[in-house]
Amino acid sequence: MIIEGLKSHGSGNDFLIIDELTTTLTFTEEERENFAKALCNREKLGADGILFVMKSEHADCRMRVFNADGSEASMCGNGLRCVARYANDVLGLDKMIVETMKANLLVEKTEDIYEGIPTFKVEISPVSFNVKDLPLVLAKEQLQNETLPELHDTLLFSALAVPNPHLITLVDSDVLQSDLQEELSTKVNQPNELFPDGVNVSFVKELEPGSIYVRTFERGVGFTNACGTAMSASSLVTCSVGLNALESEISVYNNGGKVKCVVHHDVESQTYSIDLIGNATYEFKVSIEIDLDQPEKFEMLEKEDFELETSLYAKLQDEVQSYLRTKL
Ligand SMILES: N[C@@H](CCC[C@H](N)C(=O)O)C(=O)O
Repeated sequence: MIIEGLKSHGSGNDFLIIDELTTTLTFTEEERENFAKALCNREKLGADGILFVMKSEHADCRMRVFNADGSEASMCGNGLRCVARYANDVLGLDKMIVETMKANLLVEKTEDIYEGIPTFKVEISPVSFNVKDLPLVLAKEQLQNETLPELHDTLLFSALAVPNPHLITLVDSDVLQSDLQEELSTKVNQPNELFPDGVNVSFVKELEPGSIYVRTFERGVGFTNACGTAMSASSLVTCSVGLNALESEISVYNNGGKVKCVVHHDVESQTYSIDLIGNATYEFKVSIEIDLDQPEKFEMLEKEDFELETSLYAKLQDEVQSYLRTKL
């Protein structure tokens, strides 16, 4: 069969969008998993994940996200911005509700984060600090800015689901430059007793008031340029420890660019939600000939690059990386 894919990225966290919204395409669960494994392989096409954009009975459209290893994730913040842009293009709506595995989320087109860069604001919610929601197997209800001696003696960790699972720690430059993140992340993303479903692990460093840097080892992928849900969860953690303020913009730098996050707290319901604001950039359109029984043998037939927006994004990335060189 031939499928049309749209390669896109949010902060360099890249995805292949497959449209089941305006086409008659549909896949079995096994096909989705196998497509993700085959198409994300960086030796051929390459991506951190696949985003299936689908019809929804409850919302304007639905997003399903599959990691590069074929596992399905409940949420993807950078991916949701890409889906928001795509759905905005095909449905013509600036504001939409997108159904995801655990929540229907508000997405909207917003002011460009940088000249000429299509920018979307997406809702990251629900948020839970209950360890059962990650799951994290621990003999207490929450882990907030505390040690996790089974993992490390001195680092202070926070565990939260947004709703995909995150483990976050604030570190200094020395720790950031060491191999510790890779070592710990590998441990909690192979069969282990703490995180039976694995977890996204972020090391966070304060850059200056209102600005942080986040690097994430993603479950099902490995280190990525950025992880939207991780940057949102990290912003919330920095508010909880008093580094940043609720209801105000936090600049979140990453290896693939920069986003803005605003953490909201509803006092009455005692719930949090986060706005994640950043680019949704198209890289190229591609026609793929793929055999459902042997997806790894797929062929790319035609490819059309989005040169202008890729070059505009490169300018943002240059500025971000030169700023980071002075701060990390
Ligand atoms: N990159 C995504 C998160 C993708 C899912 C994650 N790897 C998981 O398994 O939870 C983001 O931008 O949030």
